[in-house]
Amino acid sequence: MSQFADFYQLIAKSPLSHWLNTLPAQLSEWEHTSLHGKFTQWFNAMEKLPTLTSARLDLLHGVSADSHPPLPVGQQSGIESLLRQLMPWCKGPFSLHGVTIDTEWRSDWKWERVVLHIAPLAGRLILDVGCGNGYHLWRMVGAGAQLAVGIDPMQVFYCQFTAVRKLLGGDLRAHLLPLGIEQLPELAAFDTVFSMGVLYHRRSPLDHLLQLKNQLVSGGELVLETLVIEGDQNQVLVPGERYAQMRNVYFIPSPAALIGWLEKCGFVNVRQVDMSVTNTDEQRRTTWMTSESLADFLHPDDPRLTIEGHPAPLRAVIVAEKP
Ligand SMILES: Nc1ncnc2c1ncn2[C@@H]1O[C@H](C[S@+](CC[C@H]([NH3+])C(=O)[O-])CC(=O)[O-])[C@@H](O)[C@H]1O
Repeated sequence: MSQFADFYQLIAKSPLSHWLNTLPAQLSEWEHTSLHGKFTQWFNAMEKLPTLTSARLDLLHGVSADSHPPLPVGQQSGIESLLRQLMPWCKGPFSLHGVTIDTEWRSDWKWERVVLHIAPLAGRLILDVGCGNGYHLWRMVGAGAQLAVGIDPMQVFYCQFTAVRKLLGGDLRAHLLPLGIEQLPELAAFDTVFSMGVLYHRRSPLDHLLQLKNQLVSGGELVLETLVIEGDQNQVLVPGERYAQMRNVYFIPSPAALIGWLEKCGFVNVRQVDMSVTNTDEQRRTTWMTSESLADFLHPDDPRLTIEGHPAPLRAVIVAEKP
């Protein structure tokens, strides 16, 4: 039986029911083609984790779960070593039955910058595009979402998400589907769509904005978080081969230029609600992500620049509505 059967059941009678025309074929293709190489190792580690019931579950202030009485130390270290087989852990942190996953990013800080400025999530149907391992999906559930669906094509993130889901208790209102945004039909069904940390990875940013709009109900809200540069409505950085060592960064607009793109795509009530410099407390190497991190990507003589000499990472949150 498909790993996604419970999701199909869940959406059968929801505004997402027409997704069932395309989704099962895409996911069964994914299930048939992905079980090889590293994915098999990740999948096996994830499968070995127990499904636990939590005596205390907190998705409002963080992502944490505890057992009562606490799990025996031996079981905690067994869980930790399975979770470490799913490294690198970029997004978090998580505190799961005595195991703290100290991730590369303080994704909770991003969430705090975002959640203050958006329509309350209680009762909403939510899509998180490029959700990584789903850290923010849990925070959406904590904020009262009816259902939070994340999409991300990276296999390891699917395994990390499922591992966390098992340790939180299994049956929650967050689901991660291993898909790219380009695989989604125009669902026009979500009350809120998040795209955080994705736009600069898209070769065609206006098409990305239109794809996001096509997922929203009329009156729905887009929450867009992305790298920006300082400048006026005519300024957009198109880095050369790399930006902060990443090869897949294409367009970094000024907030004013980005607002112009959103209005050109037909969004209304477009506003910038936050801007912040990413620092090396928010993104850093840890024992759960041991390769290079932000400190290695900044210019050794001037932290206002990347190692290539571009402006260092500055991120904005923009909120907009579909009319
Ligand atoms: N075609 C695609 N469709 C959907 N997702 C994609 C695609 N291509 C890549 N991704 C995914 O987009 C995510 C971007 S990270 C942001 C994570 C989270 N949102 C965060 O805000 O912390 C970037 C960052 O941390 O800077 C990755 O997980 C990719 O696999």
